[in-house]
Parts: sequence; structure tokens; C-alpha cells
Amino acid sequence: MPYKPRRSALYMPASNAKAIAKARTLDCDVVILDLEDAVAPDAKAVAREQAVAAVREGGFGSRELVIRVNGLDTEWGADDLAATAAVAPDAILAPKVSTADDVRRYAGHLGGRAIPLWAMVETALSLFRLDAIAATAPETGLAGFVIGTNDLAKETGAHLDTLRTPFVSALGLAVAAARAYGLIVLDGVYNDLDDDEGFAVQARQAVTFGFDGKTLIHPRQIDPCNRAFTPDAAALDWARTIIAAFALPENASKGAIRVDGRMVERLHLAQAERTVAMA
Ligand SMILES: CC(C)(COP(=O)(O)OP(=O)(O)OC[C@H]1O[C@@H](n2cnc3c(N)ncnc32)[C@H](O)[C@@H]1OP(=O)(O)O)[C@@H](O)C(=O)NCCC(=O)NCCSC(=O)C[C@H](O)C(=O)O
Ligand SMILES: [Mg+2]
Repeated sequence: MPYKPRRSALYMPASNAKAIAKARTLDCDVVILDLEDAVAPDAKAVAREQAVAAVREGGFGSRELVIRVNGLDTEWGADDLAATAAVAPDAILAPKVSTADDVRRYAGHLGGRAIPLWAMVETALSLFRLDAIAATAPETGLAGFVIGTNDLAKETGAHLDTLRTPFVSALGLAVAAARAYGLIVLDGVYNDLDDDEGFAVQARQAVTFGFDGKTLIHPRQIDPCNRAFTPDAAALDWARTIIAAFALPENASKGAIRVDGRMVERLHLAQAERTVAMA
């Protein structure tokens, strides 16, 4: 499968027509039209109509277009799923997934259409069910996890700091569960819109955890996020050095070699190839 960048995934309320129009010009890899928590109850119907119209009209170029629906336990969830499944966005994002059966319920509302499902990891219960939730991928079309640190903080009573100290183990386990079943995995949002330094610190932490990208709430977070998730010149040089070393005839049958004083194995070759593809 060719590498598809999901470094920056910008949420916007689908009730905000101006934001949707602006998204077509922004440098994010993924656009998430939100029907859920960013939309007030009396704007839910308009948001749904505008999200559906946005998919129909297109104009988002190479950006992936994802719609986050309301939960199936709300009065809007089933209608959101029916309307969005009919226009088939690049993925449908299901909120507040707690169990494997929750994913099956969302998948059951897609009318048999093969639309990738992404699941929010944002309930306390989900943290104990990550393996079972991710394992539904072949049967449900589950293709991604998106972390929801705001809801996790709300449910657990934890205080969110820049480095998400209360959730470090949860973040690591979510990445591991996603990788175990071939899902993509996106980090949560950074709420402090004017704190560029804090955002950069958190984005670097997300890269360290192995996330594919980070969800965002404002256009000003896109460039620093893309920078954080794009391999820098040193990483790219090192990746190319590893690829070149394994391409030498004398290394053709070796599993581990010495490169610039470091042990390098074929698993590092695979990582190096991914780095070059990302760059
Ligand atoms: C947070 C905001 C409400 C701030 O809005 P505002 O103060 O109006 O922003 P600015 O004046 O700075 O906007 C400048 C221009 O940029 C456009 N803009 C702003 N935000 C977005 C956006 N997200 N997408 C596209 N365009 C955006 C404005 O329209 C201005 O444009 P222009 O007039 O042409 O200059 C607002 O940023 C916002 O609504 N953000 C998204 C909120 C959202 O979607 N939240 C839901 C997801 S977060 C979450 O719930 C995660 C998870 O579930 C969890 O539990 O953690
Ligand atoms: Mg949430």
C-alpha cells in the first residue's frame, strides 16, 4: 500500500459553512467535518446537510474527507449514519466507542457499504477493550483510532497537561493496539489555541509515541503539525544511508550490518523505507 500522509487532521463544526469552504484551501492532510460535540443541538440538521453537500461537491483535492457522526445512543446518530453512508466520505468517525459491539453497531448502519470506519478512543471503558475493538477490523471495516483526550479527561477526572501525564500509558497502548491490527492512529487535540510552544511540545510527543498524525482544531496548528510529522533532513539522510548500505552486494544476504558505527538490521531498513516514503 502506498504511504498516505495523515499528519494533520483538522476538525471543524459542519455547521460552519465558512470553515468548510476554507478547508478546501488549507494544507491539512485530513478534514474532519464534525456533527458531534462541536455542533449545538439546534444546528445538528444543518450540519448534517452541509457535511453531505461538502462530500457531494468535493473540491478537497488530496485531503481525506471524514465525517464524525453523533453517537448511536443520541437522537441524531442513526440519521447521521444513513445520510453520510449514502455519500461515502473517505471515512466515518464514530464517537465514544467503548466496546467491540459498539463498532459492530456503527458498521451495521452503513447499509453494507465498504466505508472505512474510524473509532474515537475517548471513554474510560475503551482503554480496557482496545485489543477487542481493534480486532473487529476485518469484519467491520474499522481502519483507524482517533484519541479524544478531552472526553477521557472529562470521564476520568484527570487534568490535561501538555504532556498528557495521566494518559501516557493509554496513548502508548492505543498506538500498540492500532499497529497490531493495521489501523492508523491519530493523536488528540491541543485546546490552547494561542500556545504555539505548548502545541509544538505536544506534537513532538505524538511523533515519539508513533502516531500517524494529530487532530487539530485551528488552521494555525496545521503547519507546525505537518513539520513535526515530516522527517527532518537528518532523519532522511540516515534513512537513505541505511537503504544504500543494504543495497550493497556484500550485504545482500546479511540481516545485521554496521553503518556509521551503529548496528542496523533489516527491520531498520523497513523503517528507513517508510521514512523516505513519508518525506
Ligand atoms: C475554536 C474555534 C471556535 C475558534 O474560532 P475563532 O475564534 O472564530 O477562530 P479565528 O477567529 O482565530 O479563525 C481565523 C480563521 O480561521 C477559520 N477557522 C477557525 N477554526 C477553523 C477550523 N477548525 N477549520 C477551518 N477554519 C477555521 C475561521 O473561520 C477564520 O477564517 P477567516 O474569517 O476566513 O479568516 C474554532 O477554531 C473551531 O470551531 N475549531 C474547531 C472546533 C471543533 O471542531 N471541535 C470538535 C473537535 S475537538 C474534540 O472534541 C476532540 C475529541 O472528541 C475529544 O474528546 O478530545
Ligand atoms: Mg470527544
